[in-house]
Amino acid sequence: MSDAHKLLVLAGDGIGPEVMREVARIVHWMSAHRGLKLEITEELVGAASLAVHGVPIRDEVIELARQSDAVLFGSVGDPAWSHVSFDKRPEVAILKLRKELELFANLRPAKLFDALIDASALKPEVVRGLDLMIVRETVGGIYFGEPRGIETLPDGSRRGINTEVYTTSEIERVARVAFDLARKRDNRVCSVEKCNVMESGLLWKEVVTDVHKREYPDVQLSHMLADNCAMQLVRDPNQFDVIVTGNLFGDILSDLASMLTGSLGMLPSATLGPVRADGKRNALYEPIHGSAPDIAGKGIANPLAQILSFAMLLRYSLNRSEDADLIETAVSNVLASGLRTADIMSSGMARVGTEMMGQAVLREMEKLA
Ligand SMILES: NC(=O)c1ccc[n+]([C@@H]2O[C@H](COP(=O)([O-])OP(=O)(O)OC[C@H]3O[C@@H](n4cnc5c(N)ncnc54)[C@H](O)[C@@H]3O)[C@@H](O)[C@H]2O)c1
Ligand SMILES: CC(C)[C@H](C(=O)O)[C@@H](O)C(=O)O
Ligand SMILES: [Mg+2]
Repeated sequence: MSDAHKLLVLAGDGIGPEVMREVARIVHWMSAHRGLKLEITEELVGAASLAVHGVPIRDEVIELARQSDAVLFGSVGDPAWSHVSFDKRPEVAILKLRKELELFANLRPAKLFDALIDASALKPEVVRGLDLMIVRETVGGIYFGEPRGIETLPDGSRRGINTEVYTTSEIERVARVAFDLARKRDNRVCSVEKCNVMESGLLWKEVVTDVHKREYPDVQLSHMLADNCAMQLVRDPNQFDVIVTGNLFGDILSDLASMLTGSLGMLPSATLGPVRADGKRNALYEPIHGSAPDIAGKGIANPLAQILSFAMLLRYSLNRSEDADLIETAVSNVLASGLRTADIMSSGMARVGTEMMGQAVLREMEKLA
């Protein structure tokens, strides 16, 4: 039997394949020089799959994902498909993967590399040392609640409906992930909802409070309304350690948090499922950004979020912390050397494209190893 880890690579659309190419370079080198044994399968998802197979993701690909040790995902989305019904859109690929594999806890670390302090949207004195973790619930909430749809009313006008639904167990399990993470960090969790206007938010707050009281009294817990949280992230982001929140708020707050680290192109993520009978978890790793149609094909996308997502994969799914550290240190050193893609460019730095940034990270890994 092969002792190789099964990795499913789904590059997707737009800049997805461009930034994934830079990870492939690193994988190739690690296989040759670090004893990394991977059995890699590549498949089409998103608009790329729609064009060939007529669906955003095939059932066989979901099955492959289920049987893999980890999934490395790029991004999906293409304006060419924006006119079609929701079930036919490229984005269904990622939503279906999360739902079918029960990938409920999306870890989005917003960590500022020292060298990028001038690229942050915030002043250096406000953002220095930033290291926060957003834990976003990803299989419930308004993304999946019923009823949903667009109805035509008797007078011919229409109404669009989405429903925010959270159950006790859905909230409990994601809260536990956040509290467990906090224990390994600065031991603080801030739970974010809108309990002032939403019953699902009220239940969220009550359940997180109960889990805390019963199982994690040693962790410091606070609560915050989502609108205030957006403001506080800009005013004083270092007040946060772990933020736990629902699907929609987590999506929005993490894009906001990415700009504190310099760019959307810097934020990786890991999405974890429940612990399986064999002690492992289904897991998918992806940058938080999308297919970026405005820059796709230009060779200027920042590959670091995708590369750092692979580092998370090594750490969480393959138990290879040293290799993850190697990638993260290499990224840090490359940024310290002054290389910048356009999205993190600041004066006096050297502008490079996707490929040169990827190559620079690999060269640095070779030096460090
Ligand atoms: N998980 C995913 O696959 C995912 C995530 C977000 C958006 N999307 C999809 O992507 C498509 C485009 O959405 P959008 O434009 O709102 O969001 P986006 O994240 O694709 O891009 C937002 C902005 O950030 C820039 N950007 C994003 N990633 C970058 C990178 N690595 N380097 C440099 N700049 C980068 C883009 O050029 C754009 O100006 C939509 O179809 C959307 O649904 C997919
Ligand atoms: C593409 C879309 C469905 C997705 C989401 O909203 O979850 C994206 O914005 C993300 O952040 O992963
Ligand atoms: Mg998003």
